Amino acid sequence: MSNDIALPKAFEESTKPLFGEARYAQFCEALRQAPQTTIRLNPFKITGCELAADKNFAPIAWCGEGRVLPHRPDFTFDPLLHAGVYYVQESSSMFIHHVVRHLVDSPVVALDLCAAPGGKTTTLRAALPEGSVVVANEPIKVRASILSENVQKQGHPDMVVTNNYPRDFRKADLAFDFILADVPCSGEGMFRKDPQAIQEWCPQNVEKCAELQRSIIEDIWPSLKPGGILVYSTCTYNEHEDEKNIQWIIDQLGAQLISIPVDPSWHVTSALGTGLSAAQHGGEDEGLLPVCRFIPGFTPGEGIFMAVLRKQDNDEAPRRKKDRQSAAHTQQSAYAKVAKLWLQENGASGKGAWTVVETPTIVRAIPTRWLPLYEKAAKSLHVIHAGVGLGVPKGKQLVPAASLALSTALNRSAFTQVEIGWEQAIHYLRKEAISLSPTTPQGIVLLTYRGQAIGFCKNIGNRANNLYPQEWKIKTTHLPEQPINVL
Ligand SMILES: C[S@@+](CC[C@H](N)C(=O)[O-])C[C@H]1O[C@@H](n2cnc3c(N)ncnc32)[C@H](O)[C@@H]1O
Repeated sequence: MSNDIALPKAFEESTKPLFGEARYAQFCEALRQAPQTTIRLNPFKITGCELAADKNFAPIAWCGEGRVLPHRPDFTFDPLLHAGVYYVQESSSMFIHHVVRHLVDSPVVALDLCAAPGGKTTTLRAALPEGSVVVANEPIKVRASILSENVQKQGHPDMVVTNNYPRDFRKADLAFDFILADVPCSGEGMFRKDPQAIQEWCPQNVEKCAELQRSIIEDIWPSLKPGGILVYSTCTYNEHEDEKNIQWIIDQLGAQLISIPVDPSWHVTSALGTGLSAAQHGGEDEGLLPVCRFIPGFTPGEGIFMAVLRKQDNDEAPRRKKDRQSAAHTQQSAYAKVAKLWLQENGASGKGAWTVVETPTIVRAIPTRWLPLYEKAAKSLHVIHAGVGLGVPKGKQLVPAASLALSTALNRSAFTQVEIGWEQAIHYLRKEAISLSPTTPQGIVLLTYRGQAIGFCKNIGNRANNLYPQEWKIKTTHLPEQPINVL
């Protein structure tokens, strides 16, 4: 397949000199090719990986869980996507996996600042050592809900999702060892996949984005611990948003640039233009790149830029109050017994205990060792998900939530389990009524598809009430003739 893409004249005038004639020509040629279709398997739902191994998909060099598909299926109709067994993600963004594996070898408190829809959040979560916690944040409300959905589907309990602007973190008493800032940008790297990005591109927007990016980094910098790591990334090519902003972070915030080792066979491009001072280069011949650029025509995915910065050890530490557990939250809720029953004692987070926290809309189980962090976040930020969403209180009962069904910490044996077929799974994911065999016990039932939990329903005999979240339901009414099973 070949796409004819007309690029804005001003883009060509600025990018051709930056790339050089030959690289620019190769890049334009690649934009005429169809984009790759790639997925990343969820290692916390291991069956998916086993299933994929059977299909012999080509791997992605910089991310062990990445796979290239031979064509683009209609993912919406694969129940395993909704079960969080894999995530559809373009391959360049999976590079964060390589960066994290190279930089982080012991548990960290991490923040993904601009996280929706959650591709890099879930990659980050999977790449970090167990014992780490990730706060995933997104300021735009509707996008934050999608992020929360994707985080819950991945199923790892050591997660907090917030809906805030970076400046809000200044008043939150939180300090991070690792921050990923995948900042909003002019989107030049998305030109092949998203024609709208071409329509919206203009030099004025590039300037506006570069300015916004600097203010985002300036706002979040105090929340990074001395010696902590900031990964800065964009999906754009121009120097203003890339090298020049990196130089600005070095000059204005005193950050130190950390080179990334890259296998030459990956064809990752290093710094371009003159935005980054010569002093920041070095080691490039040995495959240590000061910044990494993925450019179509050289690497198979879409365009991204990534650089790693370290906050100096003697830089000012974020002011932190001593961790204190507030009486309001640490009092175990009446639902603590339910949590004990519904959750595995060890969960995916390894070490035992859960603390049950009630909010007006949901009862949550928080891994107890992250309770101080959760409480601080809940005090000054808008937390929209944390740990495991156990259920919604209804009278004296707790109606189990989808978050629990999809969590790796779920104790499946606490529920009646019913395996359903593809068509019934699609009906369920559309939030339509389903009926189960007459021998199914009444009450809450965990539905599984190919062994993976997809959600709860309440069997009342002649029908089963669908408990799938309204906001997650598949909206289309079309049904493919054949089941879609990507793995
Ligand atoms: C490049 S996208 C993030 C993609 C995401 N990291 C992923 O891999 O799925 C940038 C995100 O920043 C968010 N954003 C917009 N304005 C922002 C701001 N002022 N501060 C922080 N994030 C912002 C956008 O809504 C968008 O979700």
